[in-house]
Amino acid sequence: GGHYDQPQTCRFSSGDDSTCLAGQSLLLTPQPDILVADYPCGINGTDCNYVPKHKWTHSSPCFKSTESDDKFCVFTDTNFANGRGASFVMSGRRAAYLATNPGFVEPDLTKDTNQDIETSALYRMKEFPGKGMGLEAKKHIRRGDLIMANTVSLMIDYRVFDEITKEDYMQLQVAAVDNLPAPHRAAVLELSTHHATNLSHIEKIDKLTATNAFDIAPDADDEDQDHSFFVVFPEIARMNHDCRPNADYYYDHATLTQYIHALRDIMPGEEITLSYINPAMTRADRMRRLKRIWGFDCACHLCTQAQKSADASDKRIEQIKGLYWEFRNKKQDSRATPQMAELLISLYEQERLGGSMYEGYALAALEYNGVGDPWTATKFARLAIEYGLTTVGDKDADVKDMLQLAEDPWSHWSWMQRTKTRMGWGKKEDDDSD
Ligand SMILES: C[S@@+](CC[C@H](N)C(=O)[O-])C[C@H]1O[C@@H](n2cnc3c(N)ncnc32)[C@H](O)[C@@H]1O
Repeated sequence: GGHYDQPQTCRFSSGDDSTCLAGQSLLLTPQPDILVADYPCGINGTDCNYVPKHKWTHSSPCFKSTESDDKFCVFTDTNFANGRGASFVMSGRRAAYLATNPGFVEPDLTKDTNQDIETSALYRMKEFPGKGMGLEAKKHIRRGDLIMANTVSLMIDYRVFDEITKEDYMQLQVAAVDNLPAPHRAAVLELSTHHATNLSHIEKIDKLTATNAFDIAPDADDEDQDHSFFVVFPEIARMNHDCRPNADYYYDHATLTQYIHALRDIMPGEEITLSYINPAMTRADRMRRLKRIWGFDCACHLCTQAQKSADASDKRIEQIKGLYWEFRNKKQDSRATPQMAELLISLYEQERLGGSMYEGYALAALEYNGVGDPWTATKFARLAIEYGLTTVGDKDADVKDMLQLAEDPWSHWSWMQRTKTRMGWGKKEDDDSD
């Protein structure tokens, strides 16, 4: 989730395509080949005197939002990521803003991404009974190893689904796919439509985006965007779901890249899996959600284990949920202690929630530091960093916070914070809660 509480001088209210400087309007008349979208100044604090333009190789007709003056169109750049290409369905100023990201401007940043599945030394694609295609490890992959990195193929602003008609956005989705360079377009069109057959081209593209897209939350620093993005990465989309997956993903906004790392050692012959949902839910909740959104009955090991084991797992999940808020509570009445954080870590381990370990370690680091135990705090901060690098990435605010704690616990914001708050020492602002 993002924080949008920074002071702003020239805020774009959502749905306002005007800029903080008068006279810079968007050129959104569709043109057969090249479309140049102005990049309005002020968006996320950018320099109002610098207005780069981006040349898109394809555009589309635009559809006006029912809720604002924004127009939504397709912007394709076939040169993006060294010729792989990408299509964006969003307003012109959002597309132009994204085109200033390092991933666009510095092609070197994405030169090692987008490995072909066919030539990968790490995995192969094969059929898994009851699940369609999936990826199987070819060799021993160690915990923390990078498995795959994909730049966005198709990126749709969620506003599009709310603010233009279904008929119109389906048309934009089709143009977005059709505009991609041929090999990339073929990879998208081969994706799973989850058992649906005899679909028209338009229906097929709608079904395959629904089956394969990830929800990507906006960048926490992005003041202009409060909707998520709906994004397809065709190679990553081949990984099937497991409630206790062996791999995890995070998205890097700067390079428009989704990274997949191993959560634990993966043996040759094992399927490489991701969790499509928050895995820290009870069995019934997980199964209901997977059925509702993806339409399959989860038959993973955790969902099919004996009732006694399933009940024990659900009880641990309930306890995890109960403990979690004690740590988030920075007020005097929080019952959080370092021992409670140790329990949370143990519950994550018992549940094999590899993707949550970094969070458990980070909370333990803060609780130990909060009561003045710098060495145990540093131990957990180092663990949080190691696990965080593979599950949330080095740019994550919590990972950066843990680096600071590990370097100097005494000058970290959390030093003696719990004790002070509990005892009513120090300034009143200690009462700040999230
Ligand atoms: C993102 S795709 C995964 C790759 C897909 N199996 C393929 O053939 O390309 C999601 C679809 O895969 C299938 N799937 C993924 N995980 C599954 C699981 N654990 N059990 C059954 N089907 C699954 C479902 O059809 C789901 O809609």
